[in-house]
Amino acid sequence: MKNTVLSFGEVLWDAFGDGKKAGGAPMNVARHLVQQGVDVSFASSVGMDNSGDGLIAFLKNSGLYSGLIQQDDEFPTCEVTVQLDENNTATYIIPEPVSWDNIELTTALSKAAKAATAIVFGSLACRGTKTRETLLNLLDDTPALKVFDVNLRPPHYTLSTIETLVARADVVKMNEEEADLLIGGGSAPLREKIIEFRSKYHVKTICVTRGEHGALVWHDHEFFDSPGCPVKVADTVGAGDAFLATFVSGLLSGKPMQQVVDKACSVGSYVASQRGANPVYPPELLNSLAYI
Ligand SMILES: OC[C@H]1O[C@](O)(CO)[C@@H](O)[C@@H]1O
Repeated sequence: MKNTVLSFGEVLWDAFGDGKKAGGAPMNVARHLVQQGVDVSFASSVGMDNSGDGLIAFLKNSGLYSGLIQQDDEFPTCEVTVQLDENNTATYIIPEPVSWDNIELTTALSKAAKAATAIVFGSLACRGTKTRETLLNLLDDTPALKVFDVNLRPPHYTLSTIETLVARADVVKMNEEEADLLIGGGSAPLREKIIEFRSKYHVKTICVTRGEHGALVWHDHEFFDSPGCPVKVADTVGAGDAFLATFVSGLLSGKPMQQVVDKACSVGSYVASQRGANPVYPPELLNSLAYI
């Protein structure tokens, strides 16, 4: 049977000093899955405003517009201010409340969740009760592989929400800083921290991304280490989302795990070398993804 991924959560405009780009981690993951030829649907909510119309146009162009995109008449579409430091590492100022804080549990959404092979979700859209409850309902009623992208966007999380989500996840992806925060362990080697995390939560797969130093993945009781591919960073926006999409796509199609991790790192690096979260893949990158 064909794999179908449901990506759930925020869609927004990332406002850089010189213009806006469509973003939101789960939307970025969905957009990368589309580029990689994976059957994906995306669930979110936009406001009834010009900004929301613009996002709908973007989603239509990207093959991501469906009955799972709600239009909220209460809250506005989200516009995030992206700030880049001297290394082009991004931090985000995210307004609240916005349309995707209000994602409703609809029949279409429940149906999509039940039919999905995998569901991808993150912590940001779960900052408020409404969307969090919707997601928890979906997760509690589907056999899909549950992929949690920790993706902390301070101050928009609480440890209790993160624990609730990790407890339902099969796959957890975080970066090194997030691992330090969630697992602690000070200067202990990353492998020890991952084992410690696994002793608390019965997830099947743990991915820790390390920026230009690649990623360390624990899967099926084995570690897979990828050294990464350093690039000149344009901005870090969406690099982790690209990693996750490539990882999920490789995992679902049963590719050899070491290659899956290497490819995920190379697509993440490509995205870091480009402006914004959703650059169109050059043919050589696309060809490199047709691996065995
Ligand atoms: O989703 C929150 C923020 O994180 C990103 O998805 C990047 O990972 C941005 O596009 C967005 O502003």
